[in-house]
Amino acid sequence: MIERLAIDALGTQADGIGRGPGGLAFVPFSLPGETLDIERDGSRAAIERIVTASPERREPPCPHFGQCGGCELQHASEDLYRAFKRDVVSEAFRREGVSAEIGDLVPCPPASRRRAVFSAVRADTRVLFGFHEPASHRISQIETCLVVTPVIAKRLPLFRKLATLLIDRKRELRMTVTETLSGFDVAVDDAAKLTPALRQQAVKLALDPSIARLSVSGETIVEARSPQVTIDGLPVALPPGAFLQAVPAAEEEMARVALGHLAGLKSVADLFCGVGAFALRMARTQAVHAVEFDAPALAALDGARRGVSGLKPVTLERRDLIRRPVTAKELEKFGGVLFDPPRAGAEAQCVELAKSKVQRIAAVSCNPPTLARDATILIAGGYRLLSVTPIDQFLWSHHVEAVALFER
Ligand SMILES: C[S@@+](CC[C@H](N)C(=O)[O-])C[C@H]1O[C@@H](n2cnc3c(N)ncnc32)[C@H](O)[C@@H]1O
Repeated sequence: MIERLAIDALGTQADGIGRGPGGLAFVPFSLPGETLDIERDGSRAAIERIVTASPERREPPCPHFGQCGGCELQHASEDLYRAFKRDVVSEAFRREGVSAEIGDLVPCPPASRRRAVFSAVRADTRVLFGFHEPASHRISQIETCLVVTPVIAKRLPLFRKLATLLIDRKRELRMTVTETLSGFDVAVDDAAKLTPALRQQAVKLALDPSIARLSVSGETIVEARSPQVTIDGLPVALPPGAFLQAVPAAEEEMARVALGHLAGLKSVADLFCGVGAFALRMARTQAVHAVEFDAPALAALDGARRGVSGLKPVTLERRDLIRRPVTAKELEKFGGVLFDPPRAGAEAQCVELAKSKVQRIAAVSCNPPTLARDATILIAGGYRLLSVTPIDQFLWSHHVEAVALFER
């Protein structure tokens, strides 16, 4: 049944929210101020017709927009888009009762994402390769993508071919593609069992000159060249499966804000350090203790810092920071701490930081609600929250990075 609805606001997942005769409705691809005819499925609804469009509505640049769930906000003006992302961050802090000064969004240019995770499924005789449809298990086939780097976009047919070869009968395949200086690092998960014949065909495809490495279910199948990235000009050999910030410009901006806050401190810790996006930069001027659970990532960081002279001392520690956070006592050695945890945040670590004497903390996060929760722990321990900078790394999606600066 068609229902008429006015959209009042954008929710944190980028859906328009309105209340119609059928109750509250969440409507993807709608904007505040619009009047719509919708068809609902419970509280979720699809636009049947836009009765009155918002003046902030614009033509989405990608032909797949609306079908492909990778992007949620191409139809909003630049001003509305930036305000939305900033609001996602401020709303997270508001919900935790933390008053925070939220800066303007640092924007993300199109065609800049060097890492993307594609999905593929069998659909009858075809294989669909692309991203999930909005809030769905179905995959929307894509021919182009305006978010990834042009080099990745150009080679979509090659990635589709690989996915079509390696796909399992029943499972959805995932393919992480990273553009590195030495070629693509392609990691396939949930693939079909690699029979000798399948392996041979995969090797043949992976010998394409654009591919540096192909790994399937964690096993390296072909490594023509070691995938290399640079961090602040230092070469880093990327291990298969290691975390890497998706957009180099966003990584630089996060580092600029976080390192600026910790500047002048002689000794700092980088917790959840990965391959060293922040540790290697800090080591130019400060002694760094870098802590991470993933051993190959730590080894990559170790290799990178050994390759250069003139860095300050870097010590490495493999540690599960969720189960065994660095204690307040251990933190006595550091004037400053940077932490950049997975989406779940750094709750246990913040409990220790709250008891510590660490002077300055820079918290980097891809998940504002857990960042805001962690902030409450630090504030209860006597820290002042000085600023929060939202940084766009996930263009046209509802996801946003933020860097929060604390001091005691
Ligand atoms: C958001 S990434 C940040 C990595 C790095 N700071 C960067 O910018 O590239 C989070 C990192 O936390 C690591 N990690 C996940 N769980 C962990 C745990 N329990 N203990 C320590 N590190 C963990 C991951 O391996 C990953 O490298």
